[in-house]
Amino acid sequence: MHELIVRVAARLASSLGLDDCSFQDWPCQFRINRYNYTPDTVGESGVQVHTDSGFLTVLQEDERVGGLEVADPDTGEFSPVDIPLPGTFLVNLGDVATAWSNGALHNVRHRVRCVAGVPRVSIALFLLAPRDDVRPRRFRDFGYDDYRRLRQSTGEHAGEALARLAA
Ligand SMILES: O=C(O)CCC(=O)C(=O)O
Ligand SMILES: [Fe+2]
Repeated sequence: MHELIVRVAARLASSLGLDDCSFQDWPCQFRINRYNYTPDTVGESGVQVHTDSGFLTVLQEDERVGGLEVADPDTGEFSPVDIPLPGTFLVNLGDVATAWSNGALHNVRHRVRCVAGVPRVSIALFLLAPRDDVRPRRFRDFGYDDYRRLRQSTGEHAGEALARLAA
């Protein structure tokens, strides 16, 4: 599972043109969710609306009973997620993915509702985030005029001036 989640994260980074990102050392958390549903709890909430806080979640959903719902980012409307095909996982992005990608990747609001009076189990592996810097900055903020002046004043016209703006 760990190998899977770091590979999916690396593919996501590649999709943004970032081929040298490794998520191998990022902390993970493993959790088994058990919902003790009964006929009396049908229609009730199992997990309230939330986004996952980390980068990425790989979920093994219960193959017998549904209940997971995801929100449309535009309308806020929730749609049920189909019961999974055997042997498949569900992947969703959390808040850290949004921050890490500067908004290019989107976190997903979701919730769980009791749709049948039978116990439900899901298994989640969360790829969280480094303790200190989620995405260490390589450069300070700068404006183009200042950067042009820096290139002129240093005579560095082949990209060397960028190093002077290292964070
Ligand atoms: O049980 C599920 O299907 C989802 C659980 C969930 O959203 C979570 O553990 O963050
Ligand atoms: Fe979640």
